[in-house]
Amino acid sequence: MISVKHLTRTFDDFTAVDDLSFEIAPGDVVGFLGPNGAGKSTTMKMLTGFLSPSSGEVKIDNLSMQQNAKMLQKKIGYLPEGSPVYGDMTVFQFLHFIADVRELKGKSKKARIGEVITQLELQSVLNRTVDNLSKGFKRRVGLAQAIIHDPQILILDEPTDGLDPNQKHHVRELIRKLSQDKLVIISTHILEEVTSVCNRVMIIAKGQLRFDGTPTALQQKSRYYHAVSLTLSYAADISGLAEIEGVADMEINRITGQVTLFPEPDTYILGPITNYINHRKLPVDALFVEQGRVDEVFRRITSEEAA
Ligand SMILES: Nc1ncnc2c1ncn2[C@@H]1O[C@H](COP(=O)(O)OP(=O)(O)OP(=O)(O)O)[C@@H](O)[C@H]1O
Repeated sequence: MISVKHLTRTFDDFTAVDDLSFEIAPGDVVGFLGPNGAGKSTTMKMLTGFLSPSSGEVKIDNLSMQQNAKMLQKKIGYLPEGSPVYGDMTVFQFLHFIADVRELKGKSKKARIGEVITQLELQSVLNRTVDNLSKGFKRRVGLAQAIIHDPQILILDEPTDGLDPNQKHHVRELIRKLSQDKLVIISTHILEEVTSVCNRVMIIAKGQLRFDGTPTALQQKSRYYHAVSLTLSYAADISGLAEIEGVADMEINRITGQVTLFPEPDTYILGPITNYINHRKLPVDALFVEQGRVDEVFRRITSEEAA
């Protein structure tokens, strides 16, 4: 269990992290979102004990990070932003080195190194120096070092940054698997990552917590939540769609021609719309209920001034 109270970090007179308070329990897979410079990495560095707060505190399992950093860091796997250090080592040497730092010995050391090599598909680059790897492989080596000691808590700063779509998919699958028995926090810019891997979303902007809830609750904040979008196979009079009971507004995308109908609050408009379309024999060739667009909510939440 991670408990954060009034966590604040300033650099000179600039406040990078501003009075954050939250708790994260085992089973939580948290997507930590925010625009560039929002304070995500600074928060993660404080959660992992690599940066001290200016004020406030981080506790893990009821122990203060500041007083117990060495002991608590054993429970944490941390993937910092950027590339692994010690870039002149080969991948194999680097994994051995990290296993030693994590005090793995003998058979279990050999087994864990073998497991992370398989999990992150590093077989083909074991004898290459870390500095000479592609960005995607560097990220995978970073992930391997984060999980090698099988920690209870995983804190991953943009784990899929620089990976191609197949690797992204693979790493998300891995995170999903790891999250079954770990507490996981990942920072990301990729909104689909949050809906595909996380069961909790925290959005920060200007160092402040702006949203904390489930991905579904985030989608529900979208004006597109439960809107109905449709396309027509040829032009027809659609002015009556906006008059259907329960429809609050209609929008037409000038580029795609897609028509979107927005419901009144707490109204489900699919039934009346399909009835209308059938009755008028409108040439509709696609129709679906929107689940909410998280990019729109993200933009709104992060551009609002703090309350
Ligand atoms: N050591 C430092 N000295 C001065 N300013 C810093 C330092 N570290 C971070 N900052 C500033 O604090 C703010 C938050 O930075 P941080 O790296 O935490 O943001 P982030 O949300 O991780 O951004 P990104 O998505 O771009 O990685 C930024 O304005 C950054 O310039």
